[in-house]
Amino acid sequence: AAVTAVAEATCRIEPGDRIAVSGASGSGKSTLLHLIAGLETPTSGEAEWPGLGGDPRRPPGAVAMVFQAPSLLPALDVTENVSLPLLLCGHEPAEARKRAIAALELLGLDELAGRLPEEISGGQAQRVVIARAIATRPVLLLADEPTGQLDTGTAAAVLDVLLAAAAHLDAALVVATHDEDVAARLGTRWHMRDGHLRTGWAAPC
Ligand SMILES: Nc1ncnc2c1ncn2[C@@H]1O[C@H](COP(=O)(O)OP(=O)(O)OP(=O)(O)O)[C@@H](O)[C@H]1O
Repeated sequence: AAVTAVAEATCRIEPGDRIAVSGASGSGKSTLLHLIAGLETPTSGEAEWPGLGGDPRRPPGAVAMVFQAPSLLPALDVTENVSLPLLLCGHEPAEARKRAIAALELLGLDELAGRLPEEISGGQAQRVVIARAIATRPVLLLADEPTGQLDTGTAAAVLDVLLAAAAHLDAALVVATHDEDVAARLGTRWHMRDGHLRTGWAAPC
């Protein structure tokens, strides 16, 4: 049966925005992020990416996404995992490795460089995923429940890294989250309810 995951969403993301998307499970947050990333196409309406160069109606490469579950390839070490999108973008292996190490250093993760995913914690893995996301220097960073599987302290540390990465890249950051502490640290609040997006939403006192 057809599912309407997002029924109505009118929104605009500006450079430098820090946006939290809250809403109940199943309200359409992930689908909204996929639409913004160009991973899914709206069945009606339009998604456009003006100001990023290229055709504004085509999804740009300058968008990176961080998912809830750390998604590192188990057979590759941390540096190789972070290098992978750079290799897929056509960089030479030596250049990809150099940029991957720079991304790890930026986030204070260089000591993990040679470890396999099974040799690092969940919080460290999520930070490595962020390093991988920023290695290609995106101008828009999307994160779907990036702290959902982490304890409070680790979640705060992962958000520190996301904010630092976005600031370093001068990128906009949009985070779907159930975590009020995470949402409170982002400037703008959006709320999804039953597939409808409300922007300018403020938490009730
Ligand atoms: N590929 C799909 N096929 C069928 N239904 C889907 C698909 N993706 C999402 N849905 C449905 O669309 C609705 C919105 O899902 P979505 O994952 O966007 O919500 P969400 O707010 O991110 O949920 P959660 O917080 O649990 O991750 C849900 O009813 C979900 O079951």
